[in-house]
Amino acid sequence: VTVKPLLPAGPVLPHHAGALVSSRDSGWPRPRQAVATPPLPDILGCQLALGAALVNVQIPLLLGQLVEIVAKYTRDHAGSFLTESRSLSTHLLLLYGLQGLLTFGYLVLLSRIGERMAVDLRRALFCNLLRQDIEFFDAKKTGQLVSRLTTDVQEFKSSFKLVISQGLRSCTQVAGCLVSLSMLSTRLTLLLMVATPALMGVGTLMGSALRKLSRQCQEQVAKATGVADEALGNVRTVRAFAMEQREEERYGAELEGSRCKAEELGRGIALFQGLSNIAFNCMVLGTLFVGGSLVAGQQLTGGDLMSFLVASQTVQRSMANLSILFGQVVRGLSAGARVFEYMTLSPGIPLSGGCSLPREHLRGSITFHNVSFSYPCRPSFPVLRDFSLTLPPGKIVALVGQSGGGKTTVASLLERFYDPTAGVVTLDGQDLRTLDPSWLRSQVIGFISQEPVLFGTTIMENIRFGKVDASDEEVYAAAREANAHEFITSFPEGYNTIVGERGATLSGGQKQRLAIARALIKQPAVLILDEATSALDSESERVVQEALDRASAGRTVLVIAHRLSTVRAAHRIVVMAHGRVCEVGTHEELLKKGGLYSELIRRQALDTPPPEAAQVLGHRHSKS
Ligand SMILES: Nc1ncnc2c1ncn2[C@@H]1O[C@H](COP(=O)(O)OP(=O)(O)OP(=O)(O)O)[C@@H](O)[C@H]1O
Repeated sequence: VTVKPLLPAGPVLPHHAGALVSSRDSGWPRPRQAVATPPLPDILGCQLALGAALVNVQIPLLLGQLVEIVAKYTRDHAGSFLTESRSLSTHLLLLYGLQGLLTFGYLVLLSRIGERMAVDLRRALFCNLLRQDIEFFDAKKTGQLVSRLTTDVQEFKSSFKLVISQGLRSCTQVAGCLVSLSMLSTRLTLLLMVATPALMGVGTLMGSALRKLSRQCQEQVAKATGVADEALGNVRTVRAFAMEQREEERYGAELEGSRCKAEELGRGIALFQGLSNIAFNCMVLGTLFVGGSLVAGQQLTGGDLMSFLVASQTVQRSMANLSILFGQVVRGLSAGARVFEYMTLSPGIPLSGGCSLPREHLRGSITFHNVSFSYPCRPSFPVLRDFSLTLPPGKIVALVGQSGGGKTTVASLLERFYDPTAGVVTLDGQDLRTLDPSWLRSQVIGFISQEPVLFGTTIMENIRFGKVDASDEEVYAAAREANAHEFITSFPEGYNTIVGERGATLSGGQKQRLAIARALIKQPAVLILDEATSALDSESERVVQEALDRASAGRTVLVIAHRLSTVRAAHRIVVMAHGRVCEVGTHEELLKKGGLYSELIRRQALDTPPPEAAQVLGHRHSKS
C-alpha cells in the first residue's frame, strides 16, 4: 500500500497577481499562497493616483493667478503680458503634462492589477469549485456557478479599480480643493458647503432610484436572454414540435418588456442629467453672483474668484463621482462576498490523498458492508438501508430492481461521489475512505453511463480524457476494443474529428462507444455499466454490447440494468427493493425461486413488443 499525503482541506486562495504552480496531485494548477503585503504595482498605482489628484488641486490656484495677470493687463495695458505670464504658463503646462503622465501611469497599472486579479480570482474559484463534493453540485444551478465566475468577478474587479482610480482621486481632490477654497474665501466656501451636500442628497436619492430601475432592466434583459438561450439550445425539440412561432412570440414579449424598462430608465437618466445641469449652472451663477459682490467690495480679487470657480467645480465633480462610487462599491463588495463564499468552501471528500494499491496486487473485489445512505440534500429519505453486496473479482454482477430503487446510488458510492451514512464500502478489504479518491477514479474504476457526456473537442482528446498521458497507440487500441476504430477512421478527419458540443455530431451508439474507449484506456480493474445500452436501438445495442462483453472479460463488472434481457449472462444477479438486497442468484435460480425477479421479468415481458416478449417468455419457459 502506498500512501499519499492528504491535500490540505482548506480553501484555495488566489495570489494577487500570482502565477500558478502545477500540482501533480490533482492535475490542476493551484495558486501559490496568498501574500500578506500588497505587491509593488499596487502601491505604485495608488501613489500615482494620489499624485495626479494633488496636481489637480494645484491647477485651479495657478489658473487664478493667470487670470489675475490677464485682468491687470485689461485694466492697465502696461508692461509685457508675455514676460509676466511666461513662468506661470510654463508651470501650468508642466503640471498639465505631469498630470497626464500620472493619469496614464496609474490607469495602466490599475488595469494590469485589476485584470490579473480577475484572472487569479477566476482561476482560484474554478479550481475550488471543481474540488467541491458532488452534493454541492446537486444543490446548485450551473448558471449560478458560472455567474460567480463571470459577472461577480467582473463586478468585484470593476469596483476595485474604481475605488483606486476614482475614490482615491476624488477624496484627495475634495480635501485639497476644500483647503484651497477656504484659503481663497471663507464666506464663499461656507455657502458652497451648504448648497453642495443638499444637491448631492437629492442627486443620491434620484441615483438610487435609477440604479433600482437599471437592475430591473438588467433582470428583464436576462429573462429575454434566457428564453433565447433555451430555444436555441433546444432547437431540435423546438423544430420537432414546430414551436418556432411560439418561441418567437415568447422572446418578442420579453424583449418588449425590456424595451419598456430601458425606455423608462432612459427617461429617468434624461431627467437626472437635465436637473443636474441646471443645478451645476445655478451653482456657477450663484458663485459668480456672491463672488462678484465680494470682488466689488474689494474683499476678493477677480483671479481668486476664477480659482474658486474652477476649484469648486472640481469639488462638485469629485463628490458626484464619490456618490456614484458608493453604489458601485456596495455592489462590488457583495459580488466579492459571493466569490469568496465559494472560494473558502472546503470539500468533505478531498480530490486526492490517501493509500493506493500497487497495480499487480489489485484484485478488484468490492464489498458493501451494511451500507445505509441518504442524499445530503434529502437527509430524511433513506435510499439504501443496511445494504450488503459483494462484487467478486473478475465476475459480472447485475443490479436490477424497480426504478428509483437506488441502483445508480450504489454506483455513486462506489465512485466515492458520496460517503455512506453508515456502513463501509471496501476495495480488496480496504475501506474506500482510506484510499486515494483520484487514484480510485482514474485508475481503478471505469464508469459508462446511459447518456455519455463528451467534450466539444476531437475524438482523440475525448478518448484521452480517460488517461491524459496515453500514447496514440493506446488510444487506437482502446477504440478497437470499444468497436469504435472502424467508424472513427471512416470520418474524413479520423481521430481529429471534432465531435461538436457534448458530442452532438455523433449518433448515440457512436458516442457510447467513444465513452467505452475512454473508460477502457485506463485499463480499469472495475467496470460500472449504468444502463449503458438502454438508450440505443437494437443494431447499435448489438455493436455496443459486443464491445462491452469484450471489455468485461477478466474485470469486476457491476451492470445496472432496466432491461432484464441484457443481464442474463451475469454471474450473479442482485435484485434490489426499498434500498435493500432482496434476492441474489443466477437468472435460472431466480426464475426458479419465483420471487421479485420473476415478477419483474413477467411484467417486462408484458410491456415488451411481441417478438422480444416471445423471446423473453420463451427463454423463461425453456428454463423453468
Ligand atoms: N442527487 C440526488 N439527490 C437527491 N436524491 C437523489 C439523487 N439522485 C437520486 N436521488 C433519489 O434517490 C433514489 C434512488 O435513485 P437512483 O438513481 O439510485 O435509482 P435507480 O434505481 O438507479 O433508478 P432508475 O432505475 O430509474 O435509474 C430516488 O428516489 C431518487 O429520487
